[in-house]
Amino acid sequence: KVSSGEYLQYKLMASALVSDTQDLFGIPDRLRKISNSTNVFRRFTTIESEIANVSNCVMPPENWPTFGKIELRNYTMRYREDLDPALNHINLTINPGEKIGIVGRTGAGKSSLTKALFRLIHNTSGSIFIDDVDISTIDIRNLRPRMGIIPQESTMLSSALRVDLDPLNEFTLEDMWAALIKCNLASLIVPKPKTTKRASADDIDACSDSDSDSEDESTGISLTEKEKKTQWKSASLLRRVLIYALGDMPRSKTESESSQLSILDKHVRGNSGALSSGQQQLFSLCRLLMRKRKIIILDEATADMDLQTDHNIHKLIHSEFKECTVITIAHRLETVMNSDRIIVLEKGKVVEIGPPKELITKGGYFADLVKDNDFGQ
Ligand SMILES: Nc1ncnc2c1ncn2[C@@H]1O[C@H](COP(=O)(O)OP(=O)(O)OP(=O)(O)O)[C@@H](O)[C@H]1O
Repeated sequence: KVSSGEYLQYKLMASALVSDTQDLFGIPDRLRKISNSTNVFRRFTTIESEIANVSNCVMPPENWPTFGKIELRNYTMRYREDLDPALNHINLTINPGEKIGIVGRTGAGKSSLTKALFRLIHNTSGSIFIDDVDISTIDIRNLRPRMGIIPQESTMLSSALRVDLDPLNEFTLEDMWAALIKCNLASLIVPKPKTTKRASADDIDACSDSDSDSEDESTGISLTEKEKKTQWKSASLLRRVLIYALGDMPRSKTESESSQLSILDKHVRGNSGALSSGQQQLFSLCRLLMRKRKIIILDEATADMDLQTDHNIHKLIHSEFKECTVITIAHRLETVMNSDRIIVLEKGKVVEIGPPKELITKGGYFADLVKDNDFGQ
């Protein structure tokens, strides 16, 4: 016969035993995780520093690159001694301000070319000159920030949008908002108005395509009060964003700035709670618009966007970076058809180069790619 007190004691002991046993089963899993983390940590601490021989480096002029001319002189690189060259004796000159499309089938060497420009890989022989400076003579800390890139996989920091856009605190609020609006990202970051609907987020984005100060009916704005309508009409694009976000016009400059800041201080998430890769690439474009480098590289930058967004982004890039050298690596045919010249790579070699229409008419590698509509698929 067991008393209720004894029964309770047994029950507690039994559940403690079960829970301890369960913990015991979890130990191998936890050990595995610790071991993985230790390996990653060890790998990071033993990575060889890229910054070597800084004392022998040449300091490029402050505004370098000024023109954006790129020359590859007999450039060869391989990932490992026992592998074929990924870029093989490449001789190539890209002129200042040229819009270049790089195409080729999978494994042709397109991304390796980007890596070579940023010195993420080392040459086996030959050199790359940017505005007549041999890039192998420059400290990478002076080389990499001088060019702009939207890589295949964009990265968003897990922090406030402001930090993500401007980690070094170099830009004004106006710079950030102007870039966000140009990239049609306002609707993603501006919170929904708490009060009466005054304008849709799309209206704000639509403003970026036109002269904001003269626009009214075309944006479809439906203000409730006459006075507010007048305010809206005379407001700058930036203030319209705030009217939308706050449901009211900020009264003072300080109030306006703190409202703009508070929106940018939030962590941005898409509708599903996370940003799509296409949206992340739009944020990369924002960073690029703020920084304005003379050489821009788009490595499959619009691959995750629909065709219409891809088209709009390239229109924006062509107008915003008119004076810059823009190199676009793309699998998608339409993306590079407006380039000044196309460079076709095949097994690490330049096999064809010229304006897209000429290459199609001539027949050859590019024409074949167009015919296959393959572009590495
Ligand atoms: N990290 C690496 N280690 C070894 N070989 C590599 C590495 N990265 C690329 N390669 C090889 O170098 C060659 C060129 O690759 P690269 O990525 O430049 O081609 P790609 O034209 O960009 O291809 P894709 O269209 O698939 O992106 C390929 O043969 C590839 O297998």
